[in-house]
Amino acid sequence: MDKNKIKEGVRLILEGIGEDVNREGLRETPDRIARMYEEIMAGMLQTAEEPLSKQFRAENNEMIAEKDIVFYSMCEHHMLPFCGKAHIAYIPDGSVVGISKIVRAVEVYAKRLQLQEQLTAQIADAFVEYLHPRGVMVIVEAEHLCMTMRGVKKPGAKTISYVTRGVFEKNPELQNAFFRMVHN
Ligand SMILES: Nc1nc2c(ncn2[C@@H]2O[C@H](COP(=O)(O)OP(=O)(O)OP(=O)(O)O)[C@@H](O)[C@H]2O)c(=O)[nH]1
Ligand SMILES: [Zn+2]
Repeated sequence: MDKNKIKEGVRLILEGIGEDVNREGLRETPDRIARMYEEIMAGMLQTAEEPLSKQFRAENNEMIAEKDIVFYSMCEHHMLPFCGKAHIAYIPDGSVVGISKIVRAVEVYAKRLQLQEQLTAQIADAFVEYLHPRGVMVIVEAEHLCMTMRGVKKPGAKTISYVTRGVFEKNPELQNAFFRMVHN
């Protein structure tokens, strides 16, 4: 990541909004924001291959779900946060991953400039690519600051997206079983 470019950009924005970039409270802001972007955009340089490749054998091939995984991401239109919860279910095909690795996979794709739909699909596709389960389903529920603090200003409005792959596709019974697990 080019921190100098980020710093320069932040300085320009501050000047653009009419701020004095040299006043005490702002003097370190460009550097601070550059460091912050390194953290909140860390997923740009990663894929979920590393967390999802650490697998172990499992005899039980029933659905396993991890729900209420809190995430923070940034919308690519306004560069404002959207945050909420991701829920992931998969049906293994002999191999499972440690449950913390599911959370790490979400983090990789959340820490980028994103669209909620794309985030949802990228998580599901990473499971398909690196774990090869019989099926996977991802639900994401989020509140977008670009919808709440500006624009249409509708605090509390939630955007819900989901993606199905493998045996979850066109299988309402399986999908509903996961919806019930999530909303109980
Ligand atoms: N589908 C989808 N839309 C998003 C997401 N994040 C933000 N948006 C929307 O992206 C759209 C961008 O629309 P524009 O008309 O280009 O931008 P704008 O003038 O700031 O739009 P308003 O928010 O309506 O004021 C808006 O409708 C946002 O609500 C997302 O994750 N998925
Ligand atoms: Zn937005």
